[in-house]
Amino acid sequence: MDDLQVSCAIRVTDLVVGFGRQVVLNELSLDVRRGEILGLVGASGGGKSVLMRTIIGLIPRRSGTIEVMGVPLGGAAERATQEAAARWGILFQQGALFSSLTVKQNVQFPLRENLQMSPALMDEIAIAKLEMVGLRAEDGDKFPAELSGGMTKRAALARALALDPAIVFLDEPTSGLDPISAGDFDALIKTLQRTLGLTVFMVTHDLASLNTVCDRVAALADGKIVAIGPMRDLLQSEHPWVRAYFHGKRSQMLQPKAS
Ligand SMILES: Nc1ncnc2c1ncn2[C@@H]1O[C@H](COP(=O)(O)OP(=O)(O)OP(=O)(O)O)[C@@H](O)[C@H]1O
Repeated sequence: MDDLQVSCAIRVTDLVVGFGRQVVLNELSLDVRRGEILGLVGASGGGKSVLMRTIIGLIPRRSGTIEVMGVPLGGAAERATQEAAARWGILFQQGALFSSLTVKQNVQFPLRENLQMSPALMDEIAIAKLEMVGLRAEDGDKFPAELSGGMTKRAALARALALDPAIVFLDEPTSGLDPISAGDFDALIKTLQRTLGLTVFMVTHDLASLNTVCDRVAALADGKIVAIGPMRDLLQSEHPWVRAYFHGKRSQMLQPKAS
């Protein structure tokens, strides 16, 4: 394994994904470095969710390769190795908690599915994960319908962290939150990245998140990554879509992050 592979948490090469005659991702290549927070931006319907879902194996690819922690996925590689490499946590849009389960049971769901452990240990782990994301142990007994939007995102993040993943996928984690809650959630993600050494792949439209928590930002347009780098580099990009995105009216309050 060369140095580049070791430093890459996810390496996507020449990925083609489509539905019928529609090609959504067209020979897309992208490296996500270990331990970084990478933000992915792109037009609505441009293929951000499709990219994330293809990486985690929910959508088949037509061609191209995907490596996670240096292990090729979906190829001839041994299944157990792939599963180990693919131990990731996912926070889907809207949290996607099971409404008939309590928060604690939601957090314990991946543990039940993947590991054999005593109820007492599962309780201990669930409470530790809830506290890690800023919820109280008592919140664990609530049902999803009894949570605020911010609490729902935190509960979903606790579930994503249940199996101690090396990589976390976040699909628009701050959508629907007020700016203060969104800022708190961003700070939480940054803290978890630093303390747990997480690699974070984050689809977001939130310019403040891109500017404050992302180490690098990748822009998806025309089925490809057309720009990637720290936010200040994206702001300098000459690509027409990237310019329109970051220099449009709604972006005028955006200030580049000091280096
Ligand atoms: N399962 C599917 N079957 C057919 N077409 C699909 C499927 N999933 C996604 N698409 C199409 O792929 C394209 C990209 O969709 P995707 O959800 O990835 O966009 P997105 O960039 O995440 O958009 P948004 O920012 O609005 O969430 C769209 O044209 C969508 O209709």
